[in-house]
Amino acid sequence: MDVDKIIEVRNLVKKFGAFVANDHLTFDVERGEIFGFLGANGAGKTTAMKILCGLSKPTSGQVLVAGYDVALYPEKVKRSIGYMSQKFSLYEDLTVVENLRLYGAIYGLGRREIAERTEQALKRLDLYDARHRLIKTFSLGWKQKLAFSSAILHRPAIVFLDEPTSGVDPVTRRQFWEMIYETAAEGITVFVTTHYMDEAEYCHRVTMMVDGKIEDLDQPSALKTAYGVKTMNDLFVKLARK
Ligand SMILES: Nc1ncnc2c1ncn2[C@@H]1O[C@H](COP(=O)(O)OP(=O)(O)OP(=O)(O)O)[C@@H](O)[C@H]1O
Repeated sequence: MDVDKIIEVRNLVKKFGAFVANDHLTFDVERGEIFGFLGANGAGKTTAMKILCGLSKPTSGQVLVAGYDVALYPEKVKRSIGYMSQKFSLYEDLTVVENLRLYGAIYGLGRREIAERTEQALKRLDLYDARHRLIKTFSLGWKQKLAFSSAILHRPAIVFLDEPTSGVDPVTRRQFWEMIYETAAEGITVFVTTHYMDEAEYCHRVTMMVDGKIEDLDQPSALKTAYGVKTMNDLFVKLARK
């Protein structure tokens, strides 16, 4: 394995019966990179992300995540990553501090580490005074920031974010992206899907998936130049809707 590559995907194919959801995907992600996984609804992003997280097996091809083959060592993969999606995040009937502690325990941290990192996360989010409030009393934006903090509490090699800012207001989205940058600066690789094309501009590199295939992969500025468009939104329309 190349030490600079934290994810290596070679000819990944995932079929559901005769339907090909991922059609020979090949790409790498560098350590510490913010990698955007873009594409229209149904392009195959979640399918691929589940395979990368060790939650689903590829039909064929090879996928190495943090040095482990996902088909052979899914448990080792799961211990190397954090995962957050809009659909599953926090326990509504637990408090902020209870949620953070629970995540720490699930991820196998010791008692002292859980206490230290919970405190750090609360201070970083400026939520210390609200630490005993139930999750269900918070806005979606706060929940998502807290879910992200929970997903990186164990300092994984990679964090997978599946549409983390969906339905969140622009100010909170900006704060969320500040958290993403801080996380990447700490050496944690960020693999993110989004339907917001302004967010695609913040990624170091993006892939554009169309009908199960990678249509293109590069830095946002390079893609815009190559396709002669001004914004990632224009690029999306050009590639995903052709
Ligand atoms: N378990 C399954 N069985 C059959 N088909 C599936 C299954 N999971 C996904 N698919 C199909 O695979 C295709 C890709 O779905 P996927 O959820 O990966 O897309 P996506 O790019 O994540 O879309 P979205 O942006 O809407 O989340 C879709 O046509 C979907 O219906």
